[in-house]
Amino acid sequence: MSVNGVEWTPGMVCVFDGLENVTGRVVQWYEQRLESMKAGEELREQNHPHLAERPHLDGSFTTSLPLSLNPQSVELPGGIELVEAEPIVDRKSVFVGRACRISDPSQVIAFARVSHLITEQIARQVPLILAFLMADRRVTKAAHPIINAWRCQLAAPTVYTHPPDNGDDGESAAGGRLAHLLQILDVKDVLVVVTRYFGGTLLGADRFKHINQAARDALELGGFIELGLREPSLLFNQGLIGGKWVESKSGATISVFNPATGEKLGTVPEMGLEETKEAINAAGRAFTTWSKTTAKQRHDILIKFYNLMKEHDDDLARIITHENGKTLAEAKGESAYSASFIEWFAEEAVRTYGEHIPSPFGNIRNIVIKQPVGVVSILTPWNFPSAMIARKLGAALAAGCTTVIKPPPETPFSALALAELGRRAGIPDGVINVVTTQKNVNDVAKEMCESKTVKKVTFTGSTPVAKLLYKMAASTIKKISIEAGGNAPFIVFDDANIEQAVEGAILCKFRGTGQTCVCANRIYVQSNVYAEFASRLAERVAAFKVGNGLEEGITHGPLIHDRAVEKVMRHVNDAVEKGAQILVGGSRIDRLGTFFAPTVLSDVPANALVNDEETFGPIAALTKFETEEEVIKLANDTDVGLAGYFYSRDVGRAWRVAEALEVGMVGANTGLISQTVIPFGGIKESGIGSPCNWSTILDLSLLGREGGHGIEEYMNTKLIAFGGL
Ligand SMILES: NC(=O)c1ccc[n+]([C@@H]2O[C@H](COP(=O)([O-])OP(=O)(O)OC[C@H]3O[C@@H](n4cnc5c(N)ncnc54)[C@H](O)[C@@H]3O)[C@@H](O)[C@H]2O)c1
Ligand SMILES: O=CCCC(=O)O
Repeated sequence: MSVNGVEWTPGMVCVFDGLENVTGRVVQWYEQRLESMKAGEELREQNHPHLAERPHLDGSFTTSLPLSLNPQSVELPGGIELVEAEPIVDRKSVFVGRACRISDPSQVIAFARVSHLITEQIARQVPLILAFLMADRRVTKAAHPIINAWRCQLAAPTVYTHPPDNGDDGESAAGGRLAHLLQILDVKDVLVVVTRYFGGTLLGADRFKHINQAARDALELGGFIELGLREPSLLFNQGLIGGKWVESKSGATISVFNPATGEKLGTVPEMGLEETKEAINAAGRAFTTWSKTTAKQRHDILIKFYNLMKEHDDDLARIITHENGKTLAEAKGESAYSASFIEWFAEEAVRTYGEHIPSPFGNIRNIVIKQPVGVVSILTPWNFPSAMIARKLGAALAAGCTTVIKPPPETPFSALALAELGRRAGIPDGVINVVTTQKNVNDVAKEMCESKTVKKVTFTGSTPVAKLLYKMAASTIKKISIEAGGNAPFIVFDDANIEQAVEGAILCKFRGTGQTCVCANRIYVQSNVYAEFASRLAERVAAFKVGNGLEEGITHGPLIHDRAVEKVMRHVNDAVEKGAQILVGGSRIDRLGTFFAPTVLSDVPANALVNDEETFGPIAALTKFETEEEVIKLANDTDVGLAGYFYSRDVGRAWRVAEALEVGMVGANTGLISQTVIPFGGIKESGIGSPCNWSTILDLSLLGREGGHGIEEYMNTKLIAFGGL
């Protein structure tokens, strides 16, 4: 039987949900009713104050919404077809929907595999549509209640309504009517999840809050496993160009996996040169207006952005854990860190002071002003899927620049969620663009570095890639900031507090399962305290609980992928071949996912690979030393210089060592140096200059320095010599 374009036959799976077309119908229906009732009171209600704020969607509500589910963007197995469904309207309710028809019941399992992609898309659209509908009093009056329903196959017919009862019988009445309708139509073997979001006269923001919880409950009840987000609408599987969520031109996609389970989380578009050019052009166009906003306007929008990040911090953290693997506690830490950059730079926006320089000529006044550099290309790594973007994005936006972000293919969802929150905060179309790519990375990165529209490139990642981008950016003498790899020495002198040193080593070495750029890579321990330090460290590391970061009690998550596990294994094998002992761990953990056992190696010779290359994994490699002079030489014997740490209670030694270490950042008696407020960055091949988050308060003499993510790095300095006085 066909009703409103949907085949309501048993054995078919329907995913029902509020979508386009309904608006016009509902409004028309209501206007007819209004006319017939000639009710002045209802007209007055249009101006009710709680409806004043319109949601993000603009445009006339009578136009059809550009929110249709695009079948091309979901890889559907054969025998599964997405169906356009007209809304079903009865006298009191509107059942709006999108259906997925499965011709062969055996395909239900295949459907289950892709259903989360479909439902993610749907779930993302629901709040927007409902917000859109809610913003117009006539719609909300007319659609009492509007129902959002997911329908899928189950053994027995069930109707579930959410919220179950709020003292207003709207939802149960609606659920009852839908159940009745299905009964009349002889539809069996279905689960209908009915979620009712508004109705009656009790409309307001409090009612709207239920939408996301309802969508989540419905998805879970329908057996659709998604990331357990409160607001699934933060998940995007498209890139963002000029304010539009878009697929790749080729239709190709990149699969994104959870490193803890190997489970495919979803896909994002495999974009290429053409999309990159479009994104750069969009950013170029947006620059003409964004750069003209006042610092205060940008401050206010960034504060909204920050507040949204705080509001959604649980969801942002869950996305990080799913795609990166770090524990939920660490992911929450990263999410807070990430938001703090947006807050910091909001506050910096209004402090981009200029200067007056007295002229030797009586008829000239020298004024120095700051102006945003232009379009900024942002390329980031997977180890901090959110914070490494926010550190750059916050500064760029605050300065008045527009951006093209290329997130890593391993962790694109955090980047896309950030971009969405930026949009919701009111950042205009084209100011943030996100180009996702993997195979086409060479073409995309080349364009991002060489395009004449781009005026600055900012990169965080490995040193070899940094060198490639540096060369490319040189072709147009762009401003560049580089945050590259490290090989941090961690030195324990015999006058150290050993307990604190062990604690510092745990924090520093094993943060993110050893996958941070400032992780200790080489641990040098003075011979007198070597045995004590090694045994205490080994005892602590043996107690780690390794596993899926979403689970309670897990202290350390997986490595990002197999290549990372192989590199760690290679470093362990090499050290052991050269005479090192394994005190703890030393091998891959035999389970699903890319896990390596946290490892402590002792007696690692100076010429071991682990002392030479950044391991980026959970190996604490201990090497014994005798004198301060010897260990400084060992510590500095590397081409990179990001962070260095030492533990000593001798004040004179502390100064000597801090000054002697060839690094951009020193931790003296601490293993944790990362903070929003510091000048984060390295020297030698770890980066260019010293990034200065606090650079606006620096003397102008520092402005010529390269590198870093302080707001000055995103601004040009211009002299205006006023003459003819
Ligand atoms: N100094 C810092 O602040 C800092 C912070 C975080 C990470 N890192 C470094 O990042 C590295 C780990 O991250 P990663 O593995 O994602 O680094 P990576 O260099 O492989 O990737 C970084 C970014 O560059 C892109 N990329 C990869 N190959 C490219 C190519 N040929 N051309 C252009 N772009 C390319 C990636 O897609 C990603 O977006 C480590 O070396 C770590 O020390 C440094
Ligand atoms: O991965 C390195 C950078 C993370 C941090 O800011 O501590």
